[in-house]
Amino acid sequence: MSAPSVPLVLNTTSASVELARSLGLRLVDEWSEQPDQLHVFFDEGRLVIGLAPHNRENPVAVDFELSLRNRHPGKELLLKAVGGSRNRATVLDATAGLGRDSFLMASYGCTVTMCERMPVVAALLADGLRRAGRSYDCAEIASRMDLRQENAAAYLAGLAEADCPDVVYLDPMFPVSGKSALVKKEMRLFHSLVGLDEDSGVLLDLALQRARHRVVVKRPPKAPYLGERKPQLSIAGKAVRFDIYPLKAFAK
Ligand SMILES: C[S@@+](CC[C@H](N)C(=O)[O-])C[C@H]1O[C@@H](n2cnc3c(N)ncnc32)[C@H](O)[C@@H]1O
Repeated sequence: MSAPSVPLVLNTTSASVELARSLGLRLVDEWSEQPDQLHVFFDEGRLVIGLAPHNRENPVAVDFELSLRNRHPGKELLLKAVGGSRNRATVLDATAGLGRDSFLMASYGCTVTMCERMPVVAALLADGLRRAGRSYDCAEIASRMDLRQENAAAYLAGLAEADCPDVVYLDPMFPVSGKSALVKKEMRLFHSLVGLDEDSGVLLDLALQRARHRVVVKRPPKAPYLGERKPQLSIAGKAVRFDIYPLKAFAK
């Protein structure tokens, strides 16, 4: 596996300079000639990341309005995994990424704290949240989502007992072959940006100590258990499996 690549900030608006400074990335005025080079830039009011245009691949942004349209209410396995539709759990999404799963959980009524340790990914997520906060359809859901740009292990370790979440949710990087073109593109992007989350077994151990009710781990259907820890329950669909480590039942 090659080392994660460092994106460049493409100078498209006056905000690009501050973005490059805050992310500690190089600001450039032109697309790089390198075929695999990622660029972060503002495009029509959104922060996006992607390859140069000759690759003919649309850049990726966090788009919660699209996530809302693509929901399948009542059918999502994630809802069952985090505790069912009557559950208004507090969730720590310890591997927030582009926030799709967080948004889904918040749309069920969960209050979600999101930890994302990669500054570029956290910036994309913050930008998506900002736009969701101004969207008629998404604002109420986004109001239940709180982003922290930090390592979830440090966040969990520092929590006071009374502030521990009901559920800790983990979706660490894993070498998968997603079926849809979008999933493939996003997974490729994550692989080149983030690499593999090799420390996620340790994060699971900590999550099991700090969650009040359960820990849920998202895996590809045939993947080994995270940290070789066998869950008490798994719910599997065609593309994904949720391993559930129940600790204490939710109140009825
Ligand atoms: C596969 S992605 C998660 C995708 C996410 N579930 C979604 O719906 O968009 C994994 C993300 O978790 C982040 N991550 C992994 N370990 C972390 C940790 N200990 N603390 C914070 N973020 C972490 C990685 O940087 C990466 O962005």
